[in-house]
Amino acid sequence: MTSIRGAGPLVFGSSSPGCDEIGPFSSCRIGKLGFVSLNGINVIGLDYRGKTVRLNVNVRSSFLNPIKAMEDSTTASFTNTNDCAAAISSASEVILRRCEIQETQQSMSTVRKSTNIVWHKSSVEKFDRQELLQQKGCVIWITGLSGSGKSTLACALSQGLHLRGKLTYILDGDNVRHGLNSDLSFKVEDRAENIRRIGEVAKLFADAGIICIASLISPYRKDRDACRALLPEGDFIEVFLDVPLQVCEARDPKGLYKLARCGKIKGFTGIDDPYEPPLNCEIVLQQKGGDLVSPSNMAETVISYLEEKGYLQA
Ligand SMILES: Nc1ncnc2c1ncn2[C@@H]1O[C@H](COP(=O)(O)OS(=O)(=O)O)[C@@H](OP(=O)(O)O)[C@H]1O
Ligand SMILES: Nc1ncnc2c1ncn2[C@@H]1O[C@H](COP(=O)(O)OP(=O)(O)O)[C@@H](O)[C@H]1O
Repeated sequence: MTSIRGAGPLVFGSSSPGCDEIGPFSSCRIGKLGFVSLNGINVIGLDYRGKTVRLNVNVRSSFLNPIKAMEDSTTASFTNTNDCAAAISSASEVILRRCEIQETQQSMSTVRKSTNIVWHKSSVEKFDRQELLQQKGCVIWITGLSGSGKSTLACALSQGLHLRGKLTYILDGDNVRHGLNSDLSFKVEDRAENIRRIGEVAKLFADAGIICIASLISPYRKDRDACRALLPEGDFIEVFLDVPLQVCEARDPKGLYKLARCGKIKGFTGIDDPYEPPLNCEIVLQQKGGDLVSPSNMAETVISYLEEKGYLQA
C-alpha cells in the first residue's frame, strides 16, 4: 500500500524524481516541499490560468503543471492505480473549488500577483477576540494636511481610550515610513502604495479586535476609499482634520513647509501637491474661527462617536 500524507502546503509539481513503482502499482509520494510526483499512471495535471480551470489527463506525460493549494492536513491511501486516480481526482476537486474561491478574491484586488493561494480559516475568530477585549475592532482613519494635528489627535485618542480600558494601536504615516514603507517616496503611486499597505495592516488590526488609529495625510480620495472598501460597513471611520493650510503652515513644527516654499522639497502636499478633502466622511474636526479646539476635546468627539456606534463594547 502506498499512501499520500501531506501536512502543510500541498503542491502538485511537475517532476517525477522520488516516485517509485511498486510492482504493478504506482506510487505517489509527497517530497520535502510537498511535491506530488506521479509516474506510470494516468497523470493528472491541473492548470489554473486566469479564469479558466482545466483538468488535463495525459497518459504519457509525466509533467504536471505546478499547482499550489493550502492544505491543513491531507491523508489518502490506496492500493491500486484506480484508487490512486480516485484519490488524485478528489484532491483535484478540492483544488478546483479552492481555485474558484481564489478567483473571487482575485477579482476584488487589482494588485494581487500571488496565485494558487487559499484562505486558511482559524477556529478563533474576530467575534471571539472582541468578546475577550469587550470592544469592536475598527479603523479610525485620520486624514489632513501635514501639521493639521493628525498625530496629536491619534495620541490623545489612544490615551483616552486606554484610560477607558480599550485596546488601540496607532499606525502613523511618518512612523510606518521608517520601517514597512521605507521604500516609498511621495510620488503619487508611492503614496497610493503607502496608503494601501497601511489600509491592509489596519484591516488586520481591526480583525484582531483592536481599535486601530491610522494617521496619515492620505491626500487622494480614491486611495482612502479603497481602504474603506477593505472593511465591513461602518468599521472604517474617516476623520477629517479640516485645518486651513495657513494654520498648518504657521505651525510648521518640522520646518517642512518652509523647505517646500523655497523649493527644497518638491511635491509637498498643499504647496505643489494636491489634497482632496473627503466629501462624505464620518467626522469633520475644524478649528472654528480663532477658538482652538484642544486635541483632547477632539478626541472626546471621536470617542463619543465610537460609544454611540457600539464600538466600545463587544
Ligand atoms: N512631499 C511631502 N508631502 C507631504 N509630506 C511629506 C513630504 N515629504 C515628507 N513629508 C513628511 O511625511 C509625512 C507624511 O507621510 P504620510 O505617509 O502621512 O503621507 S501620505 O499619506 O503618503 O501622503 C508628513 O508628516 P505629517 O506632518 O505628520 O503629516 C511630513 O512630515
Ligand atoms: N488641536 C490643536 N490645537 C493646537 N495646536 C495643535 C493641535 N493639534 C496639534 N497641534 C500642534 O500642531 C502641530 C502639528 O501637529 P501634528 O500632530 O504633528 O500634525 P500632523 O501629524 O498632522 O503633521 C504640533 O506642533 C502640535 O502641537
